[in-house]
Amino acid sequence: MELCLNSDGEKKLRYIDYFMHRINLLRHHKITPVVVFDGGNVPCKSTTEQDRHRRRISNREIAMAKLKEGNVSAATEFFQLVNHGVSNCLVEKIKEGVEELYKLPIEEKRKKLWRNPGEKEGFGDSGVLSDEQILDWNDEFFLFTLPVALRNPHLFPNLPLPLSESLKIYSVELAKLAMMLISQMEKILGIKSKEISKLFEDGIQGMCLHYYPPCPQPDQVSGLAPHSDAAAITILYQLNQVDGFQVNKDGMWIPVNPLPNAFLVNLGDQLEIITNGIYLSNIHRAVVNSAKERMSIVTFLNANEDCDIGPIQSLVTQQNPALYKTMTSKEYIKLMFSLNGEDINISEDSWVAHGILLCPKPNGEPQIGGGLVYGAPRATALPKLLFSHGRNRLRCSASSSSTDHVSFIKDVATSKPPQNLSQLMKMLKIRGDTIMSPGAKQGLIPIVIPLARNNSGAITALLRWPTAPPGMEMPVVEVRKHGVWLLAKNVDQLIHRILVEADTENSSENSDELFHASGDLGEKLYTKGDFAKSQISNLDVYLLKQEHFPGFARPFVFNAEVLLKVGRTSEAKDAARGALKSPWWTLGCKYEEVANIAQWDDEQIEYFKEKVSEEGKQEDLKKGKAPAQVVLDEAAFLLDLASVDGTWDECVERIAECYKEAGLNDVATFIQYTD
Ligand SMILES: O=C(O)CCC(=O)C(=O)O
Ligand SMILES: [Fe+2]
Repeated sequence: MELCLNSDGEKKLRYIDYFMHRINLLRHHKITPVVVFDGGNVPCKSTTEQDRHRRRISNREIAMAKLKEGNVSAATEFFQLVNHGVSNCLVEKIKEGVEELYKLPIEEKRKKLWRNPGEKEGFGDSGVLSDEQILDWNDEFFLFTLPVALRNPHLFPNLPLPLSESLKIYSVELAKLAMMLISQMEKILGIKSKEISKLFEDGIQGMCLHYYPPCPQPDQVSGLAPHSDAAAITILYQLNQVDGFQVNKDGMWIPVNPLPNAFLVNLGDQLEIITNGIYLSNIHRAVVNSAKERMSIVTFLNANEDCDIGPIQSLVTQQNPALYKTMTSKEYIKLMFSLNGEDINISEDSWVAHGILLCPKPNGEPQIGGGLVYGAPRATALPKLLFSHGRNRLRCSASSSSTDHVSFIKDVATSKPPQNLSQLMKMLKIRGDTIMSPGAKQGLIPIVIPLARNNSGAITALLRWPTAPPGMEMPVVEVRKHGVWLLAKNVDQLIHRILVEADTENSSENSDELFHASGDLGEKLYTKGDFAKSQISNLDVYLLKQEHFPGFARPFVFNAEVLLKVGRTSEAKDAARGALKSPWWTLGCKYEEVANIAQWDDEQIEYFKEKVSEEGKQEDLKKGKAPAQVVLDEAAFLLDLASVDGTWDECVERIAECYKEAGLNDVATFIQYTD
């Protein structure tokens, strides 16, 4: 019926004609029809139905194939859902209601609908934390909608009437839809029906109404900072069909523009835990634009209050042990709400009291995975606390701020974050680089922490030297296929370099911005015009007054190349052999190029391969080498060997094991980690 009322033109007549045809047919046969408007699907021709059926089966097969490939999340992290069964009319009413809500005079909003400090529901914004914070350009209204008992008696009745009524229906419809999605997932996963869905009977549902006003400088703000939702399933409706939602895929932001009447479905952290990582929660964000306001309504479906949240039994096997801890739903909620984990005492287990929040809120409220509670800017990753011991599944978002990197460096790379990292990140952004997720290490040498990617694809990263002596600063490198290229000994040195470069490239429009972004530190490091005054003509020579980082082979290779050019072959050979004593991934070029100068064929490679073989290691042990040293050497040899072809991913597991065997569990976890 709603289709008839809502659709215009041809469509409307077609449905009414169809309906009347049936009635007339019955009447013709002297049957008086009783018309029941049951909201069911409109029957269609059998060929259409067969066609749909075929499509469904084929989609299912594709999904199953993806599942087998272990690629479920790639296929299903988010999707747009049409034919969802929620009536257009209802969605339209919600849209009008939300518009009305946001148009209420501010006094009225404040009086009746404001979020008090410490509360989660009502109108609020994300607040300003620091000068450096990229602001969320977003007003939001959060409320609990189901179970009915959770509805706030002081808030719900204060909503404009049509909206509160529509929300009641909408919340039930969306709960049904979410349950339907979960049942489908159960089928795809091949597990018993209800094994997951029973957790969501009487599930906690919250909704967040977002309003993103147009912003004169959209690139200076974020609509909603990158995050994953803490809920299990989030159903998003982009109310006024304005683009802005983006999902992070392999470090890139992909816009998911609204389709008419389509719901966008995000998978959240709870589902990731419950499916033991088969489905991964996705990282997404909202961006704004200068021309149009944007509105969205987000419905978060969470498990009910009385269940346990952890990997379900049938998805835990000997081959696939539990990746996440199990906790009660209440504990999960508490964890999500707790500021930084320090005040939680969820179990006797050795909880780590950090790593939950990546950016605390000013009023002391949490920002973790929004779905569960409210729509404020969410932190980004599943808290470390949720992972089983020793597993390496912490995920991190590709946030555009440096906060993620700081947390990642502390928690995953177990290192000291460089003091001026945020300035450097800002400067990289000003240069036009795209900030990357710190965990986007796939395909890269596994000991780097990516920071940003430039237009030509080059990645700037921090190097987490596995056996770094305490207090050693992390060098900044450019990541290449065969290894890394040293950019600077530390973050400050790179900031210095960028400033000098900006100063010399007079044309650089960003020069002032870069100096500004470097702040006080920049002033300390470099004064505009110094390079010109120094009368050193070559920038590299000027910069390289500072010595190289020890352990990098590049200067020796450079030396060897120069010697070769001037015909001093034998000295070149020695210099190249010297270079090959350093890690091969620091050569700055392909191994073969240096091996050629060193007049070595494959003998070095063979020698290293022998070293990492069982016999080779036994021999070393017999010679009295300490067992820990044997495995550390093995890890180093494996990195060298992988650098020859750039096949990093193949050796990651074994290298991590070596570090574990040497007692460096933290290094192992970091090595294995990828988003
Ligand atoms: O408004 C949007 O498009 C995104 C909202 C969102 O991700 C959230 O509330 O968790
Ligand atoms: Fe979200």
